[in-house]
Amino acid sequence: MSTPRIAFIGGGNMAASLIGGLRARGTPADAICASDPGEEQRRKIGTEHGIQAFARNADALAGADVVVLAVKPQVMQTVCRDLAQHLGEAPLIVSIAAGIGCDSLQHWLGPQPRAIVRCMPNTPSLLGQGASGLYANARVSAEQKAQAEQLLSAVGLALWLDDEQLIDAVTAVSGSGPAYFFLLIEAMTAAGEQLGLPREIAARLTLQTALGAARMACESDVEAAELRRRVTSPNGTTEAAIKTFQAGGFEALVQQALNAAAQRSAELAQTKEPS
Ligand SMILES: NC(=O)C1=CN([C@@H]2O[C@H](COP(=O)(O)OP(=O)(O)OC[C@H]3O[C@@H](n4cnc5c(N)ncnc54)[C@H](OP(=O)(O)O)[C@@H]3O)[C@@H](O)[C@H]2O)C=CC1
Ligand SMILES: O=C(O)[C@@H]1CCC=N1
Repeated sequence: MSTPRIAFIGGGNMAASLIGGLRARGTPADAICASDPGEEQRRKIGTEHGIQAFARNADALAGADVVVLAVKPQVMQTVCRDLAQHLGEAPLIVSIAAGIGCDSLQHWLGPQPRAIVRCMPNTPSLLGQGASGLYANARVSAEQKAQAEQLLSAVGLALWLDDEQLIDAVTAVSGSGPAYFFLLIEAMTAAGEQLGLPREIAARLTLQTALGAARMACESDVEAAELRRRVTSPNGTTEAAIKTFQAGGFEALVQQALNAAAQRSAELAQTKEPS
């Protein structure tokens, strides 16, 4: 498949992660451009990734095969209504916004039926270690589906879903997920320091442990629960820690947290434009 031309509308954190991941994996700079109203943001994304960055969204659309909507959900309606006047017939629309459904996007993009892929990526895409869930509306052709998959699989795992509502669950698990692991890293580093380790040593031990555990879980043919059991000596130190987590309701808390994220994703669908 030839390299599609990709226009990112919004050049913030998630766009930068996707663009960085694509560039690092060989997508040429002239196949990607972005638009963002922030001068500093345009300078940053332009110089870091060698791509053209425009102030006006309409200017990014010229020749685009794929238009990635990478703005906050709260401004999506305004952005789509503006884009509708400048979009050609053909481009595939890929939205990465949390909570905003294909029907809303179609409605805001005007009367012409649009091929829309709604996806939920995450920031480790920057390192080619992303995880994305994708959903295609009925207008998306097989070639466009392959284009969307090429875009997201270039930066990590890309899995199709056949039920759009499940994107809320994907958002809760993997879209927001990196932040949960960062929170655990922060907490373990602080606790190690509290126990007397120099901060840098606590941080390095925590990070290498997170990396090692993730790689073991990914590369092992046994489940995480079994890997955990292998660390947990009867009446030993790990058991003392795990019992403390469980007494504090760890699993229920994780479920509550993911429920809250999924619920918030569903609420964002109802988000009204700031007046
Ligand atoms: N961050 C993440 O981990 C993930 C984010 N997402 C989704 O990605 C989207 C972007 O999130 P994120 O990158 O974190 O947000 P950011 O705020 O970092 O990026 C959004 C960018 O869009 C710019 N912008 C604002 N208005 C417009 C406009 N009218 N036209 C073009 N660009 C505009 C913003 O500029 P300014 O700051 O000046 O307003 C900002 O630079 C969201 O919808 C979010 O739900 C999905 C998965 C993961
Ligand atoms: O927090 C958010 O709303 C976005 C969506 C998933 C990750 N960040």
